[in-house]
Amino acid sequence: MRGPVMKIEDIAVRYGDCWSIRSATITLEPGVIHAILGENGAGKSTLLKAAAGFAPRVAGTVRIEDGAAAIGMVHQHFMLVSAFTALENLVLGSEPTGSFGRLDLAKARREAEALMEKTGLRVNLDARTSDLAVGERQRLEILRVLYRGARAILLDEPTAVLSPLEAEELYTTLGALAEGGATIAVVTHRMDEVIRFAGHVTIMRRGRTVLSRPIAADERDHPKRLEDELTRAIMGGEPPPEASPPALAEDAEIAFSIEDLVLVDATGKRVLDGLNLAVKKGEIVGIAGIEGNGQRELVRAVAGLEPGVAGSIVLGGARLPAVRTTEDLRKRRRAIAVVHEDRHADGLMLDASVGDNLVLGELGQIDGPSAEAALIKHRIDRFGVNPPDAARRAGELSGGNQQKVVVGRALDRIEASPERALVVLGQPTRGVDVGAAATIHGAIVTAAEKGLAVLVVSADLGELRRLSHRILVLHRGRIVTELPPTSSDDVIGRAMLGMEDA
Ligand SMILES: Nc1ncnc2c1ncn2[C@@H]1O[C@H](COP(=O)(O)OP(=O)(O)OP(=O)(O)O)[C@@H](O)[C@H]1O
Repeated sequence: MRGPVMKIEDIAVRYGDCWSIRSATITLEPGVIHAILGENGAGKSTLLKAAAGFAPRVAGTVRIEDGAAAIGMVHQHFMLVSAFTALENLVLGSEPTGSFGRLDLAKARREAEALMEKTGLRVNLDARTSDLAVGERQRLEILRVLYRGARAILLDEPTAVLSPLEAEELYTTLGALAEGGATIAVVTHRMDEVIRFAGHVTIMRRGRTVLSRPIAADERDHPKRLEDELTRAIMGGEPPPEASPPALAEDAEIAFSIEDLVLVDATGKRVLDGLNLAVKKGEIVGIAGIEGNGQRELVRAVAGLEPGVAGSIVLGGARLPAVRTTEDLRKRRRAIAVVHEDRHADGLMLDASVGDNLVLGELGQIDGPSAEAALIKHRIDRFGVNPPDAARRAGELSGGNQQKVVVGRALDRIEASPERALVVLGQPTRGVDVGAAATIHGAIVTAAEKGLAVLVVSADLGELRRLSHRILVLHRGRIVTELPPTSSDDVIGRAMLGMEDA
């Protein structure tokens, strides 16, 4: 089953008065993984949408060799119905029917099982989609596209939500699909993936394709050379210096600790299972773990959003009371800033303006409209939100720029709070380009320098290594290992799998 050749020539795409793509040319061929890289807002998502036929194109041509070939797109934000089971979502819109046109779920299940077997992509078909971890939801999205018989698959930052091992598995699957003749394009910010798995790379910068070339097998032997070339093309200049954690005082006292945290979910599973950890003032502690081992619940519990949690959360020597009222929540927020991993569920109001989102939750704490406007402008500038337009609807920002809004708001707010004590960040640079990631890392280091305790949960081991004083590994709801930031991927990876000898 060969996929189509897709020739996109000199296209331009405009939303209202905003040019998403000024001039892009790209040819997608079957048989290779074609990676698309570029800064946040460069136009990568729009390019995929134009290829799939649903972007407001105002110039150029899109030619697809075999017009009948189904093109499947896996979006940055999942398009699943959360109240449905995984199986229902899988077949939604192309349901097999039995006699009298009734939905034949047994048949759908057989087909789904066969597809999972063939691709190695596994999900629990009976789980409610809202209960699936982010990684599982994404596998479900890919299965959905394949279920519809797509021969060209366009994926928008598929690995942003995956752990390194899951990402590796995904590329194995994509590699096998490409080998089988499928046409595959992947938008990503992760350079290591491009170097290891892509057969062709295209770079976009400010609405234009600025580089498009094959990657030869022997180039992978000199990864640094290739990485430097691609980074320079992405940034249009030299890359920013990397962050490192600030010096930690020998006698720094413990600012924050968690003792025997337990949380049981609706199915009776202990998603947090006696979790213990402590973070000192000015210390940055990284949490590594395979998606779905309690990361999300840990962050939510610290934020006060898990009423059923047992155990203690201790801040500055005092046990935090349970959050029962909005005043309790406000009090907690004066001391703790939290960024949740799923920015749409927990952090961002897509229909509100960028400005409103940047001061969300600070109602009544800012002294009048002009102070508010100044604060919004400061946050837009500090974190490089692009376009720098406070009145724009947040839903119109590119994914990475939405992330800058959520993280920038949290970090900037807590720094200014007199009661500041702790920052907890779930996947802070997910979907963010190299330049913006450097800004966010800089702000995290600044928070630690100001004496805050910092907990960073990330699927990006490189990020954890660069930023953290220590790395804790979370497995099945508890911390199983503590590792120095110098540990290799392999050592951290084994601990993430719960292997004893790690
Ligand atoms: N529906 C829309 N309405 C208005 N502007 C839009 C819309 N979609 C995208 N844009 C704008 O088009 C530009 C390109 O966006 P796009 O999402 O393609 O970027 P991207 O390269 O995928 O970025 P990221 O890496 O952050 O996901 C951005 O400036 C964005 O704000």
